[in-house]
Amino acid sequence: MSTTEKIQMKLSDSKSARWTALFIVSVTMMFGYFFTDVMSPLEPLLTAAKGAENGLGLGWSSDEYGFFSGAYGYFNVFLLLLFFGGLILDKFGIRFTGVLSTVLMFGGALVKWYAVGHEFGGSVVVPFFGTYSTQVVIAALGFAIYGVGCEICGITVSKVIVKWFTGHELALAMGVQVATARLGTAAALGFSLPFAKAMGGVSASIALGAVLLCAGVLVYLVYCVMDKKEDASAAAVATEPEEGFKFSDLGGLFKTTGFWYVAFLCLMFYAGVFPFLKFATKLMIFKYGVDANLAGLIPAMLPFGTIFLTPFFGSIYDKYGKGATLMIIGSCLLTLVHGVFALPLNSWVLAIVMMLILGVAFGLVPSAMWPSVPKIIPMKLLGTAYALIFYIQNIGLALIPVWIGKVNQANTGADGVIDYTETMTIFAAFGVIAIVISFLLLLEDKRKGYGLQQPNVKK
Ligand SMILES: NCCCC[C@H](NC(=O)[C@@H](N)CCCCN)C(=O)O
Repeated sequence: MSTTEKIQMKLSDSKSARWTALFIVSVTMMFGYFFTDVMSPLEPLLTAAKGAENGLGLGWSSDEYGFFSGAYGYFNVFLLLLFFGGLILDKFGIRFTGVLSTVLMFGGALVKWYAVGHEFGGSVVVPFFGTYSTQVVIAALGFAIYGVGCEICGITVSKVIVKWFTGHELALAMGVQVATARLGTAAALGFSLPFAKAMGGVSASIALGAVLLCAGVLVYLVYCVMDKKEDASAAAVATEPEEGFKFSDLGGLFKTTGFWYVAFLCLMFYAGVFPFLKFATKLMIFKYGVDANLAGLIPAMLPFGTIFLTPFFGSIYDKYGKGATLMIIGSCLLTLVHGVFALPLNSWVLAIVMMLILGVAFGLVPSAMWPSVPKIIPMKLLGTAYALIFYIQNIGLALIPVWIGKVNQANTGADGVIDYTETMTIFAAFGVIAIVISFLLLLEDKRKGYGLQQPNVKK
């Protein structure tokens, strides 16, 4: 390589630099994912009678647990904060938005930690939702603030990856980021319950998550240094100034049918995964008779599988294309798994097999869907596009746990045991709709030539 060529390289053209940048932002996101699911395996403790379970029970109802779990998306959806987050990202950039979002995550975590560790007494009427104990409502408030930070951080990290990896291994990079994040989810699902029990309280697991989020803020500040250098090197190379974001461009985004298909596929597919995980530990105990101390390990297999599969499917997409086909297969597997969970078959071996298949589905769709967005939407609108997709997805993340919590409550027998048939049929229905949408996306790709079936790596 000549000296001139070296001088004209962007920092992101260096393989080691772009993978270092990816590693840094992925760690921040991983800490976030740990915190998102830190409460999921604690459902049996949260919903045990106050003082039961060696004094660890908090006495929440299934309805309260559902309300709390959905809080992740309340501010994102009802206050439109995620949508504004996308505009902030496109207007003020990756460094400002990333720092803002990580600080919000940490702040929200502290509120939730405070709520769960204290007795408040009394209850609060939440319009349109119901009446919940003050502790649940404050914990939900913290989780809602955290959710705003985590989602804005998610779109920021997506934009970071597109910035560094366009023209390189984009889908693989996105797959690696998602896989790293899944490590956080798996750690939360696997260790949160034993950790809380060992430390003598639910709030111990939340405190651990909050400490990790604090580290996440610091790690992101390190990325900001790299981002500045990348911008400086890009400015030295660029011949024409990059086109900036204009509000008038939003019309074009709204009129893009492929974009809406991706957004609704995202809503339906993720509705069948993340809200399911919130209830899966208790499902394993009640439906499949798994010991309460081990029950969290079965849902934890789901993210573990995706740790390897998401980058694997991502690199297949990079090399061979077939993004829309990968999404169709993933949606079919999601439907199959929830359909089987709805059947009156109670073998824990079957539950493990289904969880592993769900892991394949959870590797397939994200590895193909997220890198497809930059093929449909230009870079200058990418922050807003990801934000809108996340926004629509968050409607599901916010409301489905509330719905499922109420369904579980209604299907709880006098002995406290839940019949999960209705719950799992609802999750299977999300899968069916996801299949239909992914076929529509394939047809739209044929019509518009987005290139979803084409490889990402330029030869
Ligand atoms: N490049 C986009 C990666 C998105 C990964 C995706 N995350 C989400 O969809 C988030 N909006 C929701 C995350 C909720 C749990 N923290 C994923 O597959 O995780």
